[in-house]
Amino acid sequence: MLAFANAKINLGLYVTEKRPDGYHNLETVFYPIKINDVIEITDAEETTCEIKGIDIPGSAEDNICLKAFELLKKDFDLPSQKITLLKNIPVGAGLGGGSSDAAFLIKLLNDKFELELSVPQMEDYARQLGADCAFFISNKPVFAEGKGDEFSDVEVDLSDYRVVLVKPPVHVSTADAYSGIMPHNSGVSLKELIRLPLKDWKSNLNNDFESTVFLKYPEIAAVKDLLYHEGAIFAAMSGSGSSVFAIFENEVRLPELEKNNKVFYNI
Ligand SMILES: C[C@@](CO)(OP(=O)(O)O)[C@H](O)COP(=O)(O)OP(=O)(O)OC[C@H]1O[C@@H](n2ccc(N)nc2=O)[C@H](O)[C@@H]1O
Ligand SMILES: Nc1ncnc2c1ncn2[C@@H]1O[C@H](COP(=O)(O)OP(=O)(O)O)[C@@H](O)[C@H]1O
Repeated sequence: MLAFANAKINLGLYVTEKRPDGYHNLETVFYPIKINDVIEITDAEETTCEIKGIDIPGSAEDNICLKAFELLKKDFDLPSQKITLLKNIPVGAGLGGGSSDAAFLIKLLNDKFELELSVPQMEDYARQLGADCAFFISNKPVFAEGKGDEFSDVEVDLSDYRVVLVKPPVHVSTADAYSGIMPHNSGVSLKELIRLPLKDWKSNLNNDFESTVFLKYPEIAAVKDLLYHEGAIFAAMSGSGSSVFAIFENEVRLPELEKNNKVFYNI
């Protein structure tokens, strides 16, 4: 059985508070995009994870797919599975690829073994694997707060625009990005700001990780500048970086950026 685990971008990201558990409260809008990993599960003698495509740092035994399988196996009598992961989503890019793999594996196991888990039950399993993992269960645009796993509805639709994603050759660790940040509360919620017309996002929406990540990696800031120079209506880093997305009115080609970065068109 197969699943196509897609990536996400963050439309605005405010880190508002450090929590007693070491995590941070945030406000963001998660938006699914069309860059996919492919996950296949087949019955096998023992449970293994084979990875093809892009390299993932660390060994296959540490892969979040195996963690998701073991988590469900604690509660259900699951037979051993061979998990094959074709990795296309850039890693350490702020695209939530690992979290998506885990969430889609939970959904795949739920379907294959008729576990009859509800969406909230699957979200409960997912949030044990990563803060942004639960979003990928429903996988629709949402406003998220708390650790990034409390959701409410939001109306955002970019389907009439061309969205481009640029992945510089830099890997940013999420934990490092959070450790460099100074939480603050601006007073206006992103839930309000996201309702502004798209042309006003540039001067009103922010990703709080940009200031510290751009200081360390000026090449990521340069990508954002170039995207605005090319006519983007809005451009921002996704999550804790390193990828940068841009929203354009019309189709674009960006050969200058293709020289040093991976560029995905019409995501
Ligand atoms: C920054 C965001 C924004 O969407 O995305 P990415 O850039 O990773 O895609 C997320 O908050 C990333 O969530 P996720 O990648 O699931 O985080 P986890 O694996 O749970 O945690 C990794 C580390 O990040 C920090 N962390 C994560 C989430 C959060 N709300 N507060 C935190 O302080 C913690 O130090 C934690 O040890
Ligand atoms: N299936 C997986 N896909 C990607 N990364 C994984 C996976 N399993 C474990 N990891 C680990 O999680 C880290 C963060 O991965 P990822 O979710 O792609 O990044 P980001 O936090 O930028 O969204 C990787 O550096 C890797 O060590």
